[in-house]
Amino acid sequence: MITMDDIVREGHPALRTVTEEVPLPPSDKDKKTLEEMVQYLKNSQDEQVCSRYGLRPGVGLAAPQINVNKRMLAVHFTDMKDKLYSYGLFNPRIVSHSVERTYLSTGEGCLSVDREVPGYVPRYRRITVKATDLEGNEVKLRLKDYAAIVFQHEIDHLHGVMFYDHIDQEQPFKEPENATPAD
Ligand SMILES: OCN(O)CCCc1ccccc1
Ligand code: NI
Repeated sequence: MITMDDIVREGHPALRTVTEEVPLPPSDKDKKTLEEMVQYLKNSQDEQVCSRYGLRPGVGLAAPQINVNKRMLAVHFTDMKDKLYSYGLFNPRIVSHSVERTYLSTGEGCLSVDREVPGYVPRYRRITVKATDLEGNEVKLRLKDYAAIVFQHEIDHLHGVMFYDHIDQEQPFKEPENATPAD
């Protein structure tokens, strides 16, 4: 099982690496890794398991965070409308996005960042993501607000981008242009 010992932290080169596409159909090894990434998120959101293994709760996890140089991400969360998003995805890509932007008024955090980094993280408000899921199906997801934010945070990791790269250094809490808070 994945624990915090497997999650690399800031300064590790994996977090600044542009990951490799996963050859499809995925190997059993890649499928197992991706399933373990989804399982980490579920474990981290289960109070008993979380405290027993000292996990940090997370709603998403990208392969570079466990030092795997592959274009794979996992998400497990419910949005503000109680819609469950639980996916292990291979080769996710944003195929279209709104001009309008959004952000979390609380800012963002990261399992690979052991410190608070305050500030608004501007994200596209709506995105369409195409990917291949764990069953090998091509999926097309139309995402908005919080769900769009989580997916953008994870897809950024696949391109070596950290959430604080988007924060305005001069005015971290300046209202981003053309943006509506997601929360
Ligand atoms: O990459 C996953 N991550 O480090 C866990 C936290 C993910 C996350 C946190 C705040 C807003 C969007 C996504
Ligand atoms: Ni992160």
